[in-house]
Amino acid sequence: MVASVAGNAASASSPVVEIRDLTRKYGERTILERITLQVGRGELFGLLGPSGSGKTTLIKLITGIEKADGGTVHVFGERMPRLALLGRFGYMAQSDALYNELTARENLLFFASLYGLSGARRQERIQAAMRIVDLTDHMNKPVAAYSGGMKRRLSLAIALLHDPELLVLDEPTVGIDPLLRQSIWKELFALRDRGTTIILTTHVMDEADKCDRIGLIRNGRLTAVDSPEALKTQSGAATLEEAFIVLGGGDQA
Ligand SMILES: Nc1ncnc2c1ncn2[C@@H]1O[C@H](COP(=O)(O)OP(=O)(O)OP(=O)(O)O)[C@@H](O)[C@H]1O
Repeated sequence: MVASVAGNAASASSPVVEIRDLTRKYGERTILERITLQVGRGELFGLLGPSGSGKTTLIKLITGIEKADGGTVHVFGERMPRLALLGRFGYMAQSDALYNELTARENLLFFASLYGLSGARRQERIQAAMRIVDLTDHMNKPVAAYSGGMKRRLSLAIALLHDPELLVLDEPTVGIDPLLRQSIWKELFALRDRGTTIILTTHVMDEADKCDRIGLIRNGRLTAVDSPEALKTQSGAATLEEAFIVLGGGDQA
């Protein structure tokens, strides 16, 4: 009750995601160390870091899938984890959480029911999400017959299904061909321009370059947070890749 009052009280200018001093350990190992970060409404924010740097762990803490060992995450002004917020964000995990024996349509219908979508609105959202990922022609195929890239696209469609205010995408374009990748980015920009907040992880420099701001993460620490241009200027680098190395983003990405 208290949390929901706090949520209602959050003003339009409050950050959508507010992370303070967030620490996560696995056993003795510190995986994320005192991460502090705010992401505002309508921002397209990228997390860039080498494999194993802690991107997925941070994403899981933002969504409330995992619990922190220290610090806090607030989403829409409410302390995570908070089940009631699930309908307000879309999450695409790194590994596809799909029912292989069901068709794409059946998968979408299942997730639509979780989000409380029904009737004409449900039909409209299923069509719209599948159009974005260019899978309309494969709606009635069992997911088991999908390629890896098609599964990624279907996972993205599911994350978009309820037109959420916050999209959290873990490597959304891995295994997706360049042409479709481009059209997905176009859609992400359009969503961002309509006020959707997007947080995504990527290994790909030219994708990171498209974000409004990027957080460089290495060994569980956020080493720099700024716009791609500012990061280049700050580090005296011509490319984001160089900036990434200069600013401690890592030379192993
Ligand atoms: N459940 C777990 N138990 C123990 N260690 C874990 C667990 N999950 C992740 N780790 C470790 O935490 C570190 C960060 O992992 P994480 O998946 O967050 O990295 P990442 O930056 O997303 O990597 P990638 O880009 O390869 O997906 C890694 O060293 C990983 O081995």
